[in-house]
Amino acid sequence: MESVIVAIDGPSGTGKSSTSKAVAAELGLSYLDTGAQYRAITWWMLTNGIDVDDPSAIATVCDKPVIESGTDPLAPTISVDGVDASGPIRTREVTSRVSAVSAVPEVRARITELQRTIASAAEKGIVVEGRDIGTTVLPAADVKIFLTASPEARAARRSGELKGKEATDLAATREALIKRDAADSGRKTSPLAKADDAVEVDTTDLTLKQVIECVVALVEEKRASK
Ligand SMILES: Nc1ncnc2c1ncn2[C@@H]1O[C@H](COP(=O)(O)OP(=O)(O)O)[C@@H](O)[C@H]1O
Ligand SMILES: Nc1ccn([C@@H]2O[C@H](COP(=O)(O)OP(=O)(O)O)[C@@H](O)[C@H]2O)c(=O)n1
Repeated sequence: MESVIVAIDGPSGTGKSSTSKAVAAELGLSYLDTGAQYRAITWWMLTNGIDVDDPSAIATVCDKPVIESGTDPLAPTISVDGVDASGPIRTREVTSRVSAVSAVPEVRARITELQRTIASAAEKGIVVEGRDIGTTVLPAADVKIFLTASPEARAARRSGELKGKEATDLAATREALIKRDAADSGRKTSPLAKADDAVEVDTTDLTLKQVIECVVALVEEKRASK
């Protein structure tokens, strides 16, 4: 069977990661979480004392960290300079700083190149999730999906994941999420956007299972017509 490239974009909490992993596992494809790569480079900047409010400081050093992504959908990994970064990249500090780092054009150029290399190495194909996959990273993807959901649904899903000290109330989670969406959609270089030829799926009232089934059906339809 020919390889297939699936791009899944959308704002935070719309179900990109859970859907992409499940679809990739079901169809025997690789999986790439591009948000984890932007989080990883942000974590490296923070731990190395780089001022993340200074785009030129970020641009100067952004080629330094070695970022590696494991693409097995059942056990995805992310490491920086050989160190497992899967835990530290999910802290609130990284989450609140990642939009500033990911807006720097030099960072995007570097990470985009990495993403294209990973996608072209995936023999059977790959599901790549992010913000600009269908528009910029892989504009020739076979299937493009843009997931949406109401801010209320997204905030409820996200705050359900936070535990203990990091747990905030729903309103604070909603505010932080809306702020990040605005920064990601408003930046100059490859902002969060739906590609003209992407299929938009509003997941507000859908279960995760329904979203997975919908995407699997779209991919199978595309494969049948290839
Ligand atoms: N359709 C859905 N209905 C309810 N919960 C969902 C749905 N899709 C995802 N979730 C849950 O919402 C949370 C955020 O999903 P995730 O896949 O991480 O979103 P994203 O990658 O877009 O930020 C996860 O806890 C996930 O299990
Ligand atoms: N293709 C991508 C993916 C993520 N990002 C950036 O990385 C951040 C974290 O992405 P993520 O997918 O881990 O975020 P969540 O949806 O998991 O909260 C986003 O807020 C963007 O600033 C990006 O700019 N382009």
